[in-house]
Amino acid sequence: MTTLSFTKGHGTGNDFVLFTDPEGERPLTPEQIRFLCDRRFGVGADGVIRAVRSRSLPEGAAILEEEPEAEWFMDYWNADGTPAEMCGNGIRVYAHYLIAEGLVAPERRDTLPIGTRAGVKDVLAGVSGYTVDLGRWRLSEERLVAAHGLDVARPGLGIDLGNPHLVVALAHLGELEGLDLHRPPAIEPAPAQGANVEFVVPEEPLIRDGVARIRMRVHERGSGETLSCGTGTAAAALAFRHWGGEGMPHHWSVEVPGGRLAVRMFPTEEGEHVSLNGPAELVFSGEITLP
Ligand SMILES: N[C@@H](CCC[C@H](N)C(=O)O)C(=O)O
Repeated sequence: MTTLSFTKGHGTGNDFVLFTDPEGERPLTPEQIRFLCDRRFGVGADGVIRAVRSRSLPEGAAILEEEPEAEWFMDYWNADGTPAEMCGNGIRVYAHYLIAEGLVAPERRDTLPIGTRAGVKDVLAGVSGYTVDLGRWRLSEERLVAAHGLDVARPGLGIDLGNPHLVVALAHLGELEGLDLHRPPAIEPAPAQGANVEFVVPEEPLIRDGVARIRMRVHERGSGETLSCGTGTAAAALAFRHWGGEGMPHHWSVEVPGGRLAVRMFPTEEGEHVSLNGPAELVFSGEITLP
């Protein structure tokens, strides 16, 4: 029987089981991940994050060869046992965990580079939570999205942030609240890698004090409906700015069922980046026997 020491954390209600495996000796099986995330039989979470040193990654997974400055890699798994490239809430909680566990040298705590399957991301600790530079983004194909609670399928704009998103604008708040996201939305044509689907409505008025405000619910690939999705809020803001055209702000505030996240678009030498700011909480620690 294997016992695992873990910490439970969340960012705006998007919750994770975190554990440390510096030398990469304890990869979990999909069955163990599903057990940990089970809210009745396990700990309960939307995903699992294994803290592993980048240099311990197996060959082939060593995405960090070109950018060896990231000491730690975020090995992120969805609740159904599938891996994901990135997690915007998870990476803030992960940075908080590494600092709280004393796994990061004090001089590296202000800007912490973290390896992910979508490349190295910089996380900044600040007075108003953590900010992660999600890097570059790109538009991908439009698809039709049908969900329970919508009378007809709607067009969804594909946004790639390392992980795949489809953003669907709804007509009003009633439509957003009436969605049944217990079942996954149907996507046409079905994307090969699946997608996180964000449903969004503007607040009234959309722009206040130079900040655009929207409300969002999400059905996450591999986890179902969650209270928040960090990369999803960035995708939603990018899609809304795309639809709004010239004159849209670069500062966005996205309300999700678990709280509020701030998204900012800014120019860099390699093209536009998008960043995400929000809280990161560690709730409790424990030990559990794995199947
Ligand atoms: N909740 C996350 C995204 C987690 C991964 C996602 N379900 C996927 O499969 O891409 C976030 O905060 O970004």
